[in-house]
Amino acid sequence: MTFLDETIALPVGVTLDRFIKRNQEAFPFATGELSQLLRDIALAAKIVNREINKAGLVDVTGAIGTSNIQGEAQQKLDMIAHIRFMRALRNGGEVAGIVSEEEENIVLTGNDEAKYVVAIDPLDGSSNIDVNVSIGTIFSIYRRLSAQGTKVNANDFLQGGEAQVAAGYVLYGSSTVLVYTTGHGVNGFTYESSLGEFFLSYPTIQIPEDGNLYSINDGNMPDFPEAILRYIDLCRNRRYSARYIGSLVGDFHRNLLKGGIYFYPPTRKTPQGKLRLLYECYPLAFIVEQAGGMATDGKQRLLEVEIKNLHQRSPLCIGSSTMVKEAEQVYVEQSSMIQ
Ligand SMILES: O=P(O)(O)OC[C@H]1O[C@](O)(COP(=O)(O)O)[C@@H](O)[C@@H]1O
Ligand SMILES: [Mg+2]
Ligand SMILES: [Mg+2]
Repeated sequence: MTFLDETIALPVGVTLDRFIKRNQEAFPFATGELSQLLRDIALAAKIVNREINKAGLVDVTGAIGTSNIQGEAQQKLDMIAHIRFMRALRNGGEVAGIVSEEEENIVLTGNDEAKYVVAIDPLDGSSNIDVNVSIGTIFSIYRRLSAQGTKVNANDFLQGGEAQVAAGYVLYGSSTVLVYTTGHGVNGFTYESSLGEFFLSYPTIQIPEDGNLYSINDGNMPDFPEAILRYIDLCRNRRYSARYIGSLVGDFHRNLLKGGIYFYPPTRKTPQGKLRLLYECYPLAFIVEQAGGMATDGKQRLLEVEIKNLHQRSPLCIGSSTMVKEAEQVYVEQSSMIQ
């Protein structure tokens, strides 16, 4: 029986802990650090989930008056999530350094002997925090390049999308779900808060090859490249359904389960695209490819887009392979018409 057959055979309801342990046993050279790191992320997600469930009450609502490196107003929950993940990853001992959307520079954890570094969007979909719409956390894990025992540096994070050893997200929605890959398929776990456990609920996720859902912020239409406008027309003519909640994790998760395509193209306000390569685009591209889908920046495979700085932005087109291929085709045709 292959590892995949065994995974499929696993009864739904296996705890995340047991799944991680089983995963580790499947790889004789695994030494347990990555497993512990995934557990630390799950622990922080449980704590953040508790805070999010209080959204609407005074102490977790609204902005704190500061802005992050991207010039975005930092919401209280952005910072609560940031602090909770920093603390869990520091105390867990498996992470030497962290890049977070909410910090300009690398956060050194003091675990200089640790093997891994993490890039994280602690709270994704910040504009939806105070209006009770699904929000999320996105993370990406790399094995460091610098020698253990030394301080990590930017090169440890600028290895490129294909160097990720694991990536995932947490969706805080009608239920709280943790979805991740370590390069051996994608699995999803639902949080059972009364037991304090994540249970396997989506084993070996495969995104449908095609779909009829498209996700894009219509309001930016006047800025979009001609090719995008043509592809959206095509979706409309086919009577596809537009679905856009304005939380990348929420829009991505829906399309991952149902089939669909999500775009965040360049706009006048964000000519490089709005989303961040290191802790938004790369991790979701790794997941979608592991689930049989595709991701591009409109020109090339997203995981091959070169990264030069920690908070670099990129256009993103991600989802079902048939739809992404078609969007790319429209793009190529459009570019050849311009030449
Ligand atoms: O409001 P817009 O321009 O459509 O942008 C929405 C996008 O921006 C984001 O909120 C950016 O992420 P953050 O909330 O982590 O900054 C995505 O979740 C979402 O898809
Ligand atoms: Mg985000
Ligand atoms: Mg964010």
